[in-house]
Amino acid sequence: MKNIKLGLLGLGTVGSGVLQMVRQNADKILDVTGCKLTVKTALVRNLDNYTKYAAETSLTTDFDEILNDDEIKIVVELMGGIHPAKEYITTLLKNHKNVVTANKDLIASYGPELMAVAHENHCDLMFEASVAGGIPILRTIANSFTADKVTEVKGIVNGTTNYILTQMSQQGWSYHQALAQAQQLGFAESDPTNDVTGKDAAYKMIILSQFAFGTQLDIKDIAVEGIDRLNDADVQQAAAFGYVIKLLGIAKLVNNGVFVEVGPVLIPRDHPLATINNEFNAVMVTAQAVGDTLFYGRGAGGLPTANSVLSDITTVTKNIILGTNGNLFNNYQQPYIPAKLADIKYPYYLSLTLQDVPGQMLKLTQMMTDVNASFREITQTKDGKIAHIAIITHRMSKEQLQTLLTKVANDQSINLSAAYKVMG
Ligand SMILES: NC(=O)C1=CN([C@@H]2O[C@H](COP(=O)(O)OP(=O)(O)OC[C@H]3O[C@@H](n4cnc5c(N)ncnc54)[C@H](OP(=O)(O)O)[C@@H]3O)[C@@H](O)[C@H]2O)C=CC1
Ligand SMILES: N[C@@H](CC=O)C(=O)O
Ligand code: NA
Repeated sequence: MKNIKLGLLGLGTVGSGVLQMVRQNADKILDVTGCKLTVKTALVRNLDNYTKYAAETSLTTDFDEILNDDEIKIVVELMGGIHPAKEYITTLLKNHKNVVTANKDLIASYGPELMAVAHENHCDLMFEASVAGGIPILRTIANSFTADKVTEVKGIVNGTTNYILTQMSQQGWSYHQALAQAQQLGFAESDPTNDVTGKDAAYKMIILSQFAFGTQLDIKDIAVEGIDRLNDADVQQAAAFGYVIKLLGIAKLVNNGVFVEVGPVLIPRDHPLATINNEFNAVMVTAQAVGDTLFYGRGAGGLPTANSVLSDITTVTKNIILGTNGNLFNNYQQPYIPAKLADIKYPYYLSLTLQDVPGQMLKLTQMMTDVNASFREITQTKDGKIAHIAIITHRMSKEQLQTLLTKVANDQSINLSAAYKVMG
């Protein structure tokens, strides 16, 4: 039996989950890997908050204690954020320590650079937990779709926002009440801005695109909208049309160009993605040979995420035994060619307010006609002198949509409050 010692950077929601799983499942891990795993040292900032763990692991505020400990072979980064996580991971890899992380901000922004450092130093760098928490999606795409051509990956990849949307629509909670509870339950990032603005989901879609299409996108390449400006009235109106609004990430090959976007999307009530609630995530991978596949599970929370971290730790452990560390987690690489706006086509939900004077609908119809777009459904409600119009269009390209939205923006008497893609 071999003993492998781990170092943890961070002992919060996920870090404490990892500590618990390593301890509780030690026998099974030993059976499967032939190794006894122990968390030797954990790095935190404020020791006073972690005294309850001091009996089972040594606590430190000094990174060098982990870096310079020759017994520690695998370091798990669960602090979050870019700095100092990037510097720590780079230094660890250069000192021949294998690294596991759940840090999507870092991997989405610097993944290829860090993977190159890992490879040069014959170390593993794995990050299954960075996307969709407990769903084993990255290793699945890398291993089980190796030969198939993935054409689309879409899904609900942020637990916090899905939890908020569920509580607001099913329990009648306010946005702020639901967000506070998501923070309390450990689903949200320490600063939840990236969750609610869609940036966290965008980072995950960048990583999914790396695995699905081999491309490296920058966050600036992606249109990102969150749920922080979502109106209750649009949620109700979507429901009246037969749809549920979810924060959806879409990464799609369109005429061999790559299109990635994050935003609220209207999903038909009977579509599997419409039934994903609370902190659960679901990722639908579509590939040429296999067609649609759907992966479902908890996208946030300490223990579910810890399971993904442990799947990396045990994989690294097996590589240590075999002496095979240093292979890339994902070795599919392709140049990024953006899809053409004229090729990206969806139906859209448009929510508008019009001054209720004669000729307004005619004007709107003319704007639609000018861009060669047409109505699939339309409703009007009145609020004094203001008319609220909700439209579902037939499929139109992003190019048509942008021209239409510019026309609307240039007209003082028509205001657009939402433009969301419609699935199906
Ligand atoms: N929570 C979740 O459901 C999921 C989280 N993730 C990712 O996992 C990572 C960890 O998240 P989570 O556990 O929720 O975060 P927490 O905020 O709960 O925990 C962060 C931990 O890291 C420590 N830490 C932070 N910065 C430093 C630093 N500079 N030096 C030393 N220690 C530091 C904190 O110590 P102290 O308290 O002393 O400051 C704390 O122990 C993040 O990258 C997150 O995005 C991924 C999937 C799901
Ligand atoms: N804050 C994230 C945590 C998992 O990645 C989320 O809510 O999905
Ligand atoms: Na995962």
